Amino acid sequence: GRRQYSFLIRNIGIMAHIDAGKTTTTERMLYYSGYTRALGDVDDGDTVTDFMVQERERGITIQSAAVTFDWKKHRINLIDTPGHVDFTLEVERALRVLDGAVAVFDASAGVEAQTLTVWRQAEKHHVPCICFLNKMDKPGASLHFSIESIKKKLKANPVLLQIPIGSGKSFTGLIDLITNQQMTWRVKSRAEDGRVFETKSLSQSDDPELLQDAMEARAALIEQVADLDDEFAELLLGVYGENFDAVPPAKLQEAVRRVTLARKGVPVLCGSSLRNKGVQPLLDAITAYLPAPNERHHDLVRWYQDDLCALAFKVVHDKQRGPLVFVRIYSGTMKPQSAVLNINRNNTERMSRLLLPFADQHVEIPSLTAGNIALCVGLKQTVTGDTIVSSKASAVAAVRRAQKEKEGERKRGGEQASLVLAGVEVPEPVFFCSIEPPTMSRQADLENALTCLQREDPSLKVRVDSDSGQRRHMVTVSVAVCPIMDSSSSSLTSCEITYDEEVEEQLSPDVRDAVENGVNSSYLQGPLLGYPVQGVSTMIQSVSMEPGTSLAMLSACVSRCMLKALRQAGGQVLEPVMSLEVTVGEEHLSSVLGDLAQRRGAIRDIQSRHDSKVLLATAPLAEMMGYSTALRTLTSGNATFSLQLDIYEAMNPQHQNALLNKMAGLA
Ligand SMILES: Nc1nc2c(ncn2[C@@H]2O[C@H](COP(=O)(O)OP(=O)(O)OP(=O)(O)O)[C@@H](O)[C@H]2O)c(=O)[nH]1
Repeated sequence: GRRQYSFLIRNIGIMAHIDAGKTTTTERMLYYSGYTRALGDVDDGDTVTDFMVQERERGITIQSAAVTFDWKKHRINLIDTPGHVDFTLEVERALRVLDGAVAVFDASAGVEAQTLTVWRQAEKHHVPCICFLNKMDKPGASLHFSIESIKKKLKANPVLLQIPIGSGKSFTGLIDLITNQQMTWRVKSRAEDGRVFETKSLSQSDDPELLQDAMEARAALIEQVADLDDEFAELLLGVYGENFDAVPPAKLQEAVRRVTLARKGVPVLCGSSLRNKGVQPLLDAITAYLPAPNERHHDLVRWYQDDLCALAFKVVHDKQRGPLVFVRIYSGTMKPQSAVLNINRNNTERMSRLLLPFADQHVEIPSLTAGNIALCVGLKQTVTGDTIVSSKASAVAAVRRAQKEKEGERKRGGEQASLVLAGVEVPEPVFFCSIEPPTMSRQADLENALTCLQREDPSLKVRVDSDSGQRRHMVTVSVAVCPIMDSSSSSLTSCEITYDEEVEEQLSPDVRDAVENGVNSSYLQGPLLGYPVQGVSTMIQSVSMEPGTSLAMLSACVSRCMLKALRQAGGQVLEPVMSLEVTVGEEHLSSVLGDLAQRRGAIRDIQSRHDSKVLLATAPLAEMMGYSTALRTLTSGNATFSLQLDIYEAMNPQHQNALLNKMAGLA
């Protein structure tokens, strides 16, 4: 392959509301870039998705975690951004990896609630965006309405770069306000693929009304950009003496780029992906306005310098090749047939092959540099969210550079952690269930499947309920369990192990480890309902074992003994209480509050942000089932929320009894 310079790479994501045309737009991009040969309709099922099914049958899994294609000397890596509110963790993960985003809207619907959530997340990560108003061919499409809704709902500053020619069915093309060119797609038959379109200077246009509209829109654009960018303002006043016609397209484009990267404004483009209009200019805009990897500032790049540092952002499973790990390289170079260090797991792994995820085939490559997205074969331990570097020595060197840099500001703290690409936080599990294979012969398959799933999604935690065998071993232990009374919050969420002084001295370190393993595994399964235990202190009073008893057996016995002790001690069911943040317009606030009261919610604070209210509350998880649907109904889709574990609290006796009866099948 040819060498890819970082400044020619664009790592982007497409965010869109369901049905806005994300699939169709992606399809057209791949087609015009030359990576797919057939142009299909989503509705006919004749698309790349279809092609993926074929690939899967051949045993190659292409999931759309990322797809690579080239456009006018640039390499574009399209990273899948799930649009649905319920996958916000996935969205966060994707947003860390991309450098810019395209928001696709249905021009007849404007900004819809779902896009709002993703947009706010993009804002949080300072990801520069452009907007594509799709479906301009629809009778209800409205440029004006869409622009207003970008202002109102996204609180963004739309910078209109094109105006549509014609509307509804007679939408035929666009005027590029930067270059003053008119692009027309002449579509005679439905088979016309839009690859060829006519470009001519607007001055040759024979439509005076269009000419007038374009002149006004361009003047508005120039004024707007001058307001947002000082460098351009000076140029306009000084060099061009406010003669708008004299401003060269290149200068205007550079200014729009600066405005976009600084997130002071959002370029807006129009088109109709389904009717094959406007997608090539959208690709041009992606390369022109969205940042290259080296224009985004990641601390790690500085600390690792030319050493490898990469983030595994998705793991998929391939029947033949095993786990395939999608990585984004932040610094250094990645090579196949090489050993890498996974910082999170602290182990060294060997990568066998390195691939580029092109749409039609995965292309093997000899090395890949910073800014790129790659697919690694052979990494067996790496999990979504892990950081990969070349060696322990390079990690240590990076820590040293980071420390040096931070010395002035803060003395110590968290250096090791800071070298792990932060941000893909894995939430604590709050749902539990048990699964077992239909027959013992399927045990291995089940275990394998669970291992694969965990690697793809680290928020899934699996533990084995070990029912140790029936061999004859002799272990005698006595333990005492009691609640931790000190109610400082950290002790409430954890358990402790203590030893009788004499016993501690007698026991060798590996015996102590084995005993503690046994106690800890019993903590994972409480006496009332089998859920993890909190706030328990265990004192080991005596341990004796017959010669020949293995340490694993010792652990198993301690664990059983603990189970008995915990049963005798009784206990209380704790329920997860979530902290909740709801962003909602003032007009819906009271109905949201009313609903929360019915869910045993406790309001902590109500804040104002722009013209909406941000409600901070806590509520038991049990009451939050189906909340996203309920909230959507209450507010006609005009609210967003996030939920995360706050604390575990004891249930009141009445609720606990009801729960225990229910779990026992009595209610
Ligand atoms: N009129 C019109 N319809 C379009 C256009 N682009 C897409 N559509 C239609 O809108 C529907 C949704 O398009 P998709 O591309 O599947 O949209 P999506 O955003 O990927 O949808 P999800 O996969 O459900 O999230 C399909 O029926 C498309 O044919 C367009 O430019 N004009």
